[in-house]
Amino acid sequence: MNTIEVRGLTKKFRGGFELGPLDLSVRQGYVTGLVGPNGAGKSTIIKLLMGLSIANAGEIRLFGDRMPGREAEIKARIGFVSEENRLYEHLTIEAMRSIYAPFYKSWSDKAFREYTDRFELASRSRIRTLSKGMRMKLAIAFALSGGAELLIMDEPTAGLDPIFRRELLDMLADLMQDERKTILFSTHITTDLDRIADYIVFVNRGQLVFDQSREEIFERYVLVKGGKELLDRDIRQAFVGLRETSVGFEALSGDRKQAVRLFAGQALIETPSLEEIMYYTAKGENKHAEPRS
Ligand SMILES: Nc1ncnc2c1ncn2[C@@H]1O[C@H](COP(=O)(O)OP(=O)(O)OP(=O)(O)O)[C@@H](O)[C@H]1O
Repeated sequence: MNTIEVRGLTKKFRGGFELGPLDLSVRQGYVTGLVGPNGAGKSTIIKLLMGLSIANAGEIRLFGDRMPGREAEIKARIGFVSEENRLYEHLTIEAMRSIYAPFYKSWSDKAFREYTDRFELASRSRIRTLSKGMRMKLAIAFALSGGAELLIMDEPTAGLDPIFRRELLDMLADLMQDERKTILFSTHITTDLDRIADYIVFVNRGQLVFDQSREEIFERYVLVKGGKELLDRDIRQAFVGLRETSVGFEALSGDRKQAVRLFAGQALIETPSLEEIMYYTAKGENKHAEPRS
């Protein structure tokens, strides 16, 4: 079953950016990473899902219900983390908790205390005195204490030091083990995805590149490294992205079988990292550029 189902989602901004039309699904009980370069449209998608922005066209269903529509019921089942989380600057963490808690049917003060202790957030601290990373930790503590079935997080690891970033990802992995939540989180840090994502939704320039499981992605893509004599126009065209030097090339192919057929025994065929997949896809438009000398 899909916790989030998006069909034909379209958003146009005055500045010229267009998202979609886009279809994507977030499977119940799994972690889905939403990834893409700066300005790809990740935050826009999350805002549309949360009803913070209104689409020009398309349909969004959360837990099978339309959004917007049954917004209050839907949001009570979601823990939301974003840099734009509303925190009242003059309040203390404790005062903020008393405002926040009643919105969630399954709110747990005990869980909130445990998270804030773990994150070293003092309940008497005023929000305005918190650093960027501490604010993110607080937003995460609120989201995790509400007993939400679905966590939607826009760049939850942004502004966090590497140690806490890793701890957070481990915590989310534990949450999946124990309670089978559904998590959608955006990032442009691909190592975050390597750690916990089961499915990856990759967007580039407002368009969906893929929405697939990690296994499917690594079955499909290969990195080919070889000498320039192997390249001709058709072969160049067949690559997702290509980088040429004066002596050789490195290229991403989205068709493992074809790459093996063309290059086995003549070039190195390797499994790319997610970062390489993102890099070559985002650079795809430049793939026919003049070789660098
Ligand atoms: N309210 C708005 N009005 C006009 N353009 C907007 C608005 N919000 C976003 N955009 C544009 O939409 C595009 C996508 O922005 P978005 O914030 O969704 O990207 P992102 O993938 O989250 O990027 P980043 O990784 O840099 O946070 C950008 O070109 C941005 O300038």
